[in-house]
Amino acid sequence: MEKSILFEVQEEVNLVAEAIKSVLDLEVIVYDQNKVVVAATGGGHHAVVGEPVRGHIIKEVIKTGKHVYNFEPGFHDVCKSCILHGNCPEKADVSFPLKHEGKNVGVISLTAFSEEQKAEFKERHLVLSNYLGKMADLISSKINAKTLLGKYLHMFQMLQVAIQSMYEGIIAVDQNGYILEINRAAEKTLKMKRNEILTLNVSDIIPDLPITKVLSTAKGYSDIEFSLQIHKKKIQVIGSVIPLVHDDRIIGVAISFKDLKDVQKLAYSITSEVDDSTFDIIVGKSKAILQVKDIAKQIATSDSTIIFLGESGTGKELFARAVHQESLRVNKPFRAINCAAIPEHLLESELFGYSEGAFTGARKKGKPGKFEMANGGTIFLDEIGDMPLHLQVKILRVLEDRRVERIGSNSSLDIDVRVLAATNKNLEQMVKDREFREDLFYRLNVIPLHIPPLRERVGDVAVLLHHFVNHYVNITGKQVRGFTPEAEACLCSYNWPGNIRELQNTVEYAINMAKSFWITLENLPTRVRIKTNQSVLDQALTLADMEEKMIIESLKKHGDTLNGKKKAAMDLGINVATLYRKINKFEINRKMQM
Ligand SMILES: Nc1ncnc2c1ncn2[C@@H]1O[C@H](COP(=O)(O)OP(=O)(O)OP(=O)(O)O)[C@@H](O)[C@H]1O
Repeated sequence: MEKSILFEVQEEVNLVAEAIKSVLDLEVIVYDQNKVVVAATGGGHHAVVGEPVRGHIIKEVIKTGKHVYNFEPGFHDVCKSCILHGNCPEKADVSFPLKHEGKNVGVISLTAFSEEQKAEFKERHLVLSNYLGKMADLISSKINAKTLLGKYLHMFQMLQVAIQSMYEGIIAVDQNGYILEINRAAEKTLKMKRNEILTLNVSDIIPDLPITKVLSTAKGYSDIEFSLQIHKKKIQVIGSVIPLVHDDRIIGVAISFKDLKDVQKLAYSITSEVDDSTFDIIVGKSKAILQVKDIAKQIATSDSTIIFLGESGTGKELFARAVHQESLRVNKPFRAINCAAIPEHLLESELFGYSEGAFTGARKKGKPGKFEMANGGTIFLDEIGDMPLHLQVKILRVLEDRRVERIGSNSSLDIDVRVLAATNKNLEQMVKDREFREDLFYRLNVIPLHIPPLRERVGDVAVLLHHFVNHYVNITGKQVRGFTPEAEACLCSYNWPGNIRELQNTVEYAINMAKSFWITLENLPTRVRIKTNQSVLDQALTLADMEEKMIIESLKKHGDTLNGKKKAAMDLGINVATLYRKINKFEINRKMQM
């Protein structure tokens, strides 16, 4: 049986019934859609609350939604099937439907049980039924109000649960800045009890932001960095301040925020590619490389600083990433910065970040530096030998104090980072020449790890060649199976000054050039072929002579046009800008015209 909504407003229905009874000497009975009595003024004499009645008339009113006058109860058409037909105790009645949301949900009736009541009923029936109709409307509106209130309450509870369950901290403030509501996430970030927070004005905890201005202008802020100040402790957050406007009036402000550290973690997890640089991907079977791998694995789990030494392209960054992957910081950020690749005037802000408005042209909201972004994880300072002296002092301070200060900020942030560094320069010599600070050198040189050049890794060239052939075949989809014996012999006798990077680029080039299943000598870059074939001759040449010779050979092969230069640059494994620099340096244009 469908639950009757009338029982939910039974108290109000009773009051209405009693009010009618107090002015009319007639019984008032209210039924629900199941003909169960909801309220009755006769004290249970004629109808019992909670009990159903036979009620043929009631059934008719619910069915049709129309009121019924009945001056001859028991003789009405609809009473024919009633067992009290012709013998009804009621003398007269009028019944009105009770409506809710377009449905008939019950009936209210006025009933005469004596002849005197019937006489009065007959005499005043129009006034009475008009009155009863209004009372029916009143009950219907009570039902509506009750259900509306129920819906609002439900919605309010839902919103409360939603706000409380959100991961973002939420603070709602009234038009005077007093905190009206906060959610659990806000409590957690503020590390304060709810009751304590609810006594505060928002300016007590967010002194940096002009909330009063938001309240007067209705202009908020979105995704800005600000701090929450609790018991003199500052918590950096990123959030928004949203004016709450209702009926063109500002009624308060909602502030949402997230701990800056959590936002950084999230940004890291979204922006960083899945790094699979474990020791397993460092290819090589030579004793030289296996030994370094063993040592690196052994020291990976400690928090000590490691400096990777070795020529360019030997895999120093690959080692640094593998150390991070094998360390206890594996689930924390790994941030690399190439100190030689970033212009000197930008290096400082890249390393340490800057605060809002630190300098013109800077991002309005400020920016964290690599140290801050690597917090909890590892920072890799690549090409540390190229770090300008004035920044070496700053780096040393960060490493010693374990605190970082953004440019333009007067507060600093605690950081916990493991430092890995790399260089292809002779730092000891640089210290002697006063080009590198001695104190920073000792700070970094805790565990020096020398990565051998490829020419010292006996047997690794062939292994690496096949590794990279598979790699590029997978990427390009080209049907290449390997090298002809001549091509492989040429590659194995080459001395790889650019180490694995050069070898990798060479294989990529050769795969692109290959016209059959096998890479031939002709598919190899000129520099590899020349250097190998003329190795005896080359030994007498200086490195600069070699470079010049290779560039001229390559330009002759590809032509001295713009397109030819592009091809030559690719062939030589350098970019076009470097090629132009070298053409000028060696005065190649002049020499080629001679
Ligand atoms: N043993 C190896 N196995 C597979 N790939 C390698 C190996 N060593 C290096 N590589 C690849 O060679 C390229 C150069 O390596 P990496 O950048 O680590 O060298 P590096 O010594 O840091 O160079 P630089 O000093 O110029 O920064 C990368 O693409 C790297 O993946």
